[in-house]
Amino acid sequence: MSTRGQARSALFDSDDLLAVALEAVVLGVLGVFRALWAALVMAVRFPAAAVPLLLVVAAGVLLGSKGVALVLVMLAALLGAWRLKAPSSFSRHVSDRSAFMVRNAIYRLRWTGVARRTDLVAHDGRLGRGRDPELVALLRVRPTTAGSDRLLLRLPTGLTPDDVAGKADAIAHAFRSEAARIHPDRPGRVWLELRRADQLAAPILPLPQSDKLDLAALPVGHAEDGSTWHLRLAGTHLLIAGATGAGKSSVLWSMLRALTRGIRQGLVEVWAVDPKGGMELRPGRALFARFEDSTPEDMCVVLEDLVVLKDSRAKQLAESGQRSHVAGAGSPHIIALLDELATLTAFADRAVTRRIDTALGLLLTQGRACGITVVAAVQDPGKDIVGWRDLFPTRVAMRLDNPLQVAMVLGDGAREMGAKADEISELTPGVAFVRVEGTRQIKRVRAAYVNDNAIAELAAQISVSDEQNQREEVQ
Ligand SMILES: Nc1ncnc2c1ncn2[C@@H]1O[C@H](COP(=O)(O)OP(=O)(O)OP(=O)(O)O)[C@@H](O)[C@H]1O
Repeated sequence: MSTRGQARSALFDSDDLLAVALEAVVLGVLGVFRALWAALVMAVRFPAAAVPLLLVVAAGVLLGSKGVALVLVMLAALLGAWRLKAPSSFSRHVSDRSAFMVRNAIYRLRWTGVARRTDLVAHDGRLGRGRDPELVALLRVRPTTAGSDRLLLRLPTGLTPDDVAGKADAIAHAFRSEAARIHPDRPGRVWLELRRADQLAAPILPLPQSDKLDLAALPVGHAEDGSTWHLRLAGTHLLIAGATGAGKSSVLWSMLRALTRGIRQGLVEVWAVDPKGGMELRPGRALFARFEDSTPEDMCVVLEDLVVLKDSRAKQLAESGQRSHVAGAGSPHIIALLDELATLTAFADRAVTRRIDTALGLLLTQGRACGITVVAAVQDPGKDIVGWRDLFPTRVAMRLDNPLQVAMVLGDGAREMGAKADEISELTPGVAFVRVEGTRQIKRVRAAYVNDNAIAELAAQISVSDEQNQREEVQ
């Protein structure tokens, strides 16, 4: 209870009747001022709602109950006509706003109780009167275009955003929302986002292809807030982790789709290794400068050839005094695409496994500056790839089997920030959690679904050059 609350109850507990009456008057006047202030704030924030209300009040004062009825009928007719004529603008300006006003009022009315019950309280270590615990305060409520509401909370001294994150689930249930996640604000405050509807529930169609290749931001899907999900491939390695059926291939194919124009222009080459016998990647064979899906030894050779290329690029860079490779025709950026990384070594003999380990280790530790990006998909981020996992700076967590795996992919604390990849539904393949670049913030995204026909179209966009065919024959 706050100090103010304690003072109030101290007065009511008092035996002095005069003091109680005085307190009641003061509280009454305060209540009236607060109500007026709230009405003023509402009128400023929602003028569209305040005007009709003012009209009704004015009609009541000037014309009495008949005037009120007349204004109400006119308003109803106006709203009905608006709804029929322009349903989308009606829902944006009227239904959405009034629904938000109701939710806003509910958050504000219930917040103190919810904060108390979820123990969002900083306790004062000292004992005695006036040393009451202080609650996390609700400062502001904002609707988002993504079907969620954001609550700005003020943290009392002693609490951190992690304390709110720890209670996010309980708060989500209390407000009957689907999920809750926190987003950092300035020190002492935190945003709590309550999801009311899942904007990523429906599959996403393949995104339009752009002529401009930006390896720092390849469009591969949508984020929960309606923005485009961009993947970075330049200067990093990418790990995509997800249980079977999580939709890893949709991330890979969306990425390939975004790369296709660059491949055609000779700015990018994809060297693909498919340890699952070509089941996944073979339909896109035409997109790949190198493709291997046969024996572990043959796949190992692809990686070793890439190490040779890396070494020669590193030498060129050193000689020219450059720090990192710049992609261009004749020296493309290379994507080493490895579907199901763990399977790569699972059936190889020891000598080949060692060679794969060495080649992959060299590519992951030295490839970035040489314009080589390793993109790998794994089903289990814990097993078999432990030694390599931390060498992937960029990671995508799709549906995973348990919370431990979430921490392995996105790091400690990510799940508490809302990245509940172990709770992604099997009914929404392609949904994932990623970190917002350079921050602790987590984003929920969904990859676009590139179906077999769209993959065939991509492959058709690339005519396999004679040179590539020759290269294949030599191999
Ligand atoms: N982004 C998506 N949107 C809608 N449906 C998808 C999406 N991605 C995948 N699917 C559906 O889910 C199924 C399984 O997806 P996918 O094969 O990509 O999973 P995976 O993670 O690659 O699994 P595995 O590791 O077993 O190969 C696909 O056949 C497809 O029907």
